[in-house]
Amino acid sequence: MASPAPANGAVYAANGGLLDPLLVSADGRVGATKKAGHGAKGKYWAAADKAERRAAKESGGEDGRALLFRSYKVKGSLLHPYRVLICMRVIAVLLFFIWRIKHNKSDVMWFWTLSVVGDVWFGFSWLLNQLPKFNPIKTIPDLTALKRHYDLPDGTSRLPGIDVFVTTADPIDEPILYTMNCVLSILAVDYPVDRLSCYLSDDSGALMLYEALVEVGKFAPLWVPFCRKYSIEPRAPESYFEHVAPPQAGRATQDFLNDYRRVQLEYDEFRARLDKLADTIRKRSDVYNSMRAEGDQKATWMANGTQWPGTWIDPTENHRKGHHAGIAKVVLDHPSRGHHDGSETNSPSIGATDERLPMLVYVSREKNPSYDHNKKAGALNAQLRASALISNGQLIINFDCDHYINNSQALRSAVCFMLDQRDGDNTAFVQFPQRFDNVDPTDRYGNHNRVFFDGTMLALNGLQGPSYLGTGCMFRRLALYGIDPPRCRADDIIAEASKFGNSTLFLDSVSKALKQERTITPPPLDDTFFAELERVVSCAFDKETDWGKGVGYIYDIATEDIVTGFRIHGQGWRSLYCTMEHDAFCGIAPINLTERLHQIVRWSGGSLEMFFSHNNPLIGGKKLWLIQRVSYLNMTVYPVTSIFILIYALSPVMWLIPAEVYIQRPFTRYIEYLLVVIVMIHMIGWLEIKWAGITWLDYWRNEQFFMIGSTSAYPAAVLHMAVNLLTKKGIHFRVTSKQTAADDNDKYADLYDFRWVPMLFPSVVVLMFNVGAIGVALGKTVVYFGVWTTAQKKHAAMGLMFNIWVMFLLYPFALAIMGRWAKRPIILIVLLPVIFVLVALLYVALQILLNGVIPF
Ligand SMILES: O=c1ccn([C@@H]2O[C@H](COP(=O)(O)OP(=O)(O)O[C@H]3O[C@H](CO)[C@@H](O)[C@H](O)[C@H]3O)[C@@H](O)[C@H]2O)c(=O)[nH]1
Ligand SMILES: [Mn+2]
Repeated sequence: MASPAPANGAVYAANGGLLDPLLVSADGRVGATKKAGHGAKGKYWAAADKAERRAAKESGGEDGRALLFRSYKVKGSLLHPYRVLICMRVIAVLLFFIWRIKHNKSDVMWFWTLSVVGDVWFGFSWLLNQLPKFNPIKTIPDLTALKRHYDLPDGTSRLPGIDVFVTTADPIDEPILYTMNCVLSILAVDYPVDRLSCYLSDDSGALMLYEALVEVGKFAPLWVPFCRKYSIEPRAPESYFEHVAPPQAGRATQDFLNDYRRVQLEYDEFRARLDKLADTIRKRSDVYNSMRAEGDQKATWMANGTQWPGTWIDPTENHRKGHHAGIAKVVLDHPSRGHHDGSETNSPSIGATDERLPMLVYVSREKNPSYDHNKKAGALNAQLRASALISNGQLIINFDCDHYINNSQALRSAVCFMLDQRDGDNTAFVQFPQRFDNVDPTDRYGNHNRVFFDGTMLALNGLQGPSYLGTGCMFRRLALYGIDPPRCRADDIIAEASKFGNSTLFLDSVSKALKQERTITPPPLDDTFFAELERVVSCAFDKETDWGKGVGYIYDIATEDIVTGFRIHGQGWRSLYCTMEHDAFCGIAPINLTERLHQIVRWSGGSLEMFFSHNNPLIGGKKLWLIQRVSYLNMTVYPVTSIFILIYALSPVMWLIPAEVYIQRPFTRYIEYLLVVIVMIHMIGWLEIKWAGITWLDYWRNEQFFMIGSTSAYPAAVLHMAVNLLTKKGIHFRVTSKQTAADDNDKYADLYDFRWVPMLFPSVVVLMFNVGAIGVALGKTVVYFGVWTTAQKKHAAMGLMFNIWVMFLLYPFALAIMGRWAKRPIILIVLLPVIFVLVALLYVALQILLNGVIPF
């Protein structure tokens, strides 16, 4: 995912305090994150589709291509001042530049030049960030309309098939329990079971994951009907049992109470079985291995007494992570065939109207050290091919294994956009915002990224559409195949082996998809079929084809998401953003600073990689809309901004030098200009948070985190890129750790676990310089109080404002360094003044030593 490029005025001066004013939000509650105006009826939004609706009504509109979503635009009373302010700032910035060039007077001329270049870059990147936000549009699905048009009275449905992909790379780093909860939430989602299939891609080839799916196959026949019968939300059992208050006797019906207890008990047992899986497999394998001759390889054995083709507990050639055969196994067959591998339970049914389950398939692509596996993109492409052979769903939605479906209507919501009468057919994908449920209440490291998810993406929704963000995104299969949108598609497309790879079954599936032929029941799953299935997930399959280039998810980049979306937009497809009152999906974010910064390095590094590839937004994508192009340019160049921010943030070192040093003279006017352009950025931000429906806390966290990133992760990514350009080595995809620091009493223990890494060095230096500069400024006040003129005092005060501002932005970082001490942030508030005074005393003492006297 690409990170936001926030208003980068963050770095210059303005006022601010050392107490964390962010912790108290607008409504006075500590750490409150209220969702102001989030819904369709938010007070800043007005219907934008009245004319369309009227036209649809007049033309009859009931031919099945109904209007399935509503769109809203920002009300004029907010939008007009917003646009005026943006224009005013453009003028202010231009005047500022002109003034600086005219007054090229400075104590350090090279720094003056550098800072002018920096200012021009800030101005330019601000414009790149701001332009695409001129017309935000909110689109809300109309589920009732969808039901009316696509669910038939006889209980059947006309909805398109959906293939759901889940990717996991490791059963330990990515805890199985999360992954299985994700799968359970998919199986229980509200969608016709015969048109829904779930595929788990396991990049570790671990038997443990396959057997966990088999366990899911046993628990799901209880869980899914339970969800359906009582309209349970969310349908991931872990979150349901943890966050939803248990039913109270007396208020709930006896039936519900009984069923709840039974399901909860079964879930506990399911969890226990997952916990014991590693043990069970080891013990079983020991037994089988002991029956074999000495000297034989110690294999890992499946429950049916055959050797597991994937990785073994005792790794050997061909059976270790990164080197094993391709595997495809159907855990739950298609409901039309009625047979479910794992569901031979004797327990009585829950009694829901529909107790059938969707198809569930385990896929582990072949791995071989002599091939590049293209990380997540490679895994998704293998799933794309495997699913084409089995269910060939017209629509695809993919999830990271640490995300789950939080709203059972989510898939139907996305479908609303795909089937809508207006540009539905030309809509390639529907992206949802990412939400997280493990983030600390005050969101210290800006994990929620609300400015990006609720601001930037909503804005793009008014253009060609939001970018693809890696998870929680529904695609049209044909768009992923690199086929043009219907509005400019040739009639005679043939699925060629040179493009899609050499598999007749797969090529047939592409032709069928092109002709919109729908087969509800998958082909018979015999041995020849499985052989073909394993072939399409083999390492060699996509070599010398268009996979990873013009077909499927894009390779050779750390962030496959942005560039895949870019490729699709470039073909003239559009995309839409789906916001739901009750969040569609929910996931896990890294709340440990180091982990979070690693993620940021990957994102920003991927962005830069994209800039230096043939997918550069300036040249790529023929059918990209102009402003959409600007937005992609912004997404790929924003890390460069950090270099200038870092230089600015290090500049307080000048305050440490005894004499007065000014970057720009006349200094007062310079600071005034700065204040104006910075205050204007935040005024625009203030209007933005209103239409985005987020809080000041979200906004400032974003600014703070951009500053922290700019003194660590972003420069690291820029450096990385520079090295890459010279050495041609890509950025390593380091799977974000989902394991938390162990502390049963503290859910947020990870927040206080400070892990030192070299990229944090500049942040520490910046922090030290600023603390030092404030201390020295205090010392200078003592030493020069009687000597300085009023103007000098004013200048010193202005300079100090800058330091305090930097401190305010780095505040979360200062807390991070404190580790466990930061559990009481008050310590920092006491500690900082003490350090300031100490530095001041040191300065005064030095003056006395050097000059012998104090000049007052
Ligand atoms: O070789 C690999 C590496 C990763 N993954 C999967 O990729 C997903 C994302 O990995 P994670 O480490 O959780 O990345 P995040 O930093 O949390 O992911 C964000 O950023 C990624 C791009 O860098 C996007 O792909 C993700 O969707 C987005 O949530 C997970 O399901 C992994 O299992 C694989 O399947 N195979
Ligand atoms: Mn993740």
